[in-house]
Amino acid sequence: KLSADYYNKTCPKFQNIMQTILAEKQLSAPTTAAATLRVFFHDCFVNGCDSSMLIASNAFNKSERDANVNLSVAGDAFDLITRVKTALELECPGVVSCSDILAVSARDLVVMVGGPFYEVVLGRKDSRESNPSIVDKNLPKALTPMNELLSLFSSKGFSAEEMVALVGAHTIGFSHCKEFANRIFNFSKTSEFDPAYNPVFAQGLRKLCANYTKSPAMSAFNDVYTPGKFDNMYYKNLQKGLGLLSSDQAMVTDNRTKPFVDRFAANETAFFDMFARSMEKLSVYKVKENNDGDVRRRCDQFNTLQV
Ligand code: HEM
Ligand SMILES: [Ca+2]
Ligand SMILES: [Ca+2]
Repeated sequence: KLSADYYNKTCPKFQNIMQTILAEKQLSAPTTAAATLRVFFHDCFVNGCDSSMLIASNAFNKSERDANVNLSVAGDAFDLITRVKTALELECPGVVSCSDILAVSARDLVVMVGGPFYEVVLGRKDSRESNPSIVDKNLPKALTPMNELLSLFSSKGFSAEEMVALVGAHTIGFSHCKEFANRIFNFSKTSEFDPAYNPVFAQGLRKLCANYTKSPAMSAFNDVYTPGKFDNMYYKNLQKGLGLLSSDQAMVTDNRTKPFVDRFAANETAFFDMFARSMEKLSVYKVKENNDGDVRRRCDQFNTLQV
């Protein structure tokens, strides 16, 4: 059974060690919080929060990390997990699962950049598989229509309100130009850019991304005003045509999601409450317990090589 005090006896310094390494990493690489939050989401939505997303491909098998949507995930998240895991293996070998490390990292980093605290119960086990072919159908993309976004989240037990709260994670981090290029270049016969954008913002993005095919690393902040702070600015931006992705802007155009955008924009406490509750729920989505999985010795490899 999962519980808050799962490691109290077997690894009493668990929380302290994690805190120290998380703070060090986030201070030296401020993109870590966003990268880790995204990895956590991409892990949980594909077969539950079981670190299937942390496995590296090898000569025999391709893993989830190398599925198309995951190629853009920032390396800082994996580096962070490796550092934490290494420290914990020295302190209490073979005890703390990668899935618990990832869940606690995502929570602590959200708090570190200004977001709400929520309880993360412990005792998740790590998967014995990581299958790139099931990634696509389980994760949303910038161009996924609202009907499909709603049914994807609902198929995993998340309401429209919970979806709108979770996507508030886009209050931090960035997106590569290719994710919104369709909205700023040759959008339609009558307009160069998507008229849903604030025109000054759209022109700025056109300049920023002018060379994106040659420089595919070019990116824009998801939240143009407070990209490093976890706050409700993301929703205020949506109301002003400053939502970066199509899927972001759709949250405020679609009548099924707009009321929640408006509420979270007006009331940060309401956003924080719903985000915390939804993250707590996401953190236990389809988790493996007991013999359903392992405690991996390395987070990027299965304990037994699969050939
Ligand atoms: C409506 C569903 C969603 C869609 C369509 C979506 C799509 C995307 C896309 C296309 C990017 C840019 C990736 C890149 O260019 O590197 C992104 C970034 C990000 N997403 Fe989402 N996302 C969704 C929901 C979520 C949720 C539920 C979370 C977390 C709870 C999340 C967390 C993030 C974070 C933190 C980033 C920034 C990553 C970084 O800076 O390294 N997203 N998302
Ligand atoms: Ca998973
Ligand atoms: Ca923000």
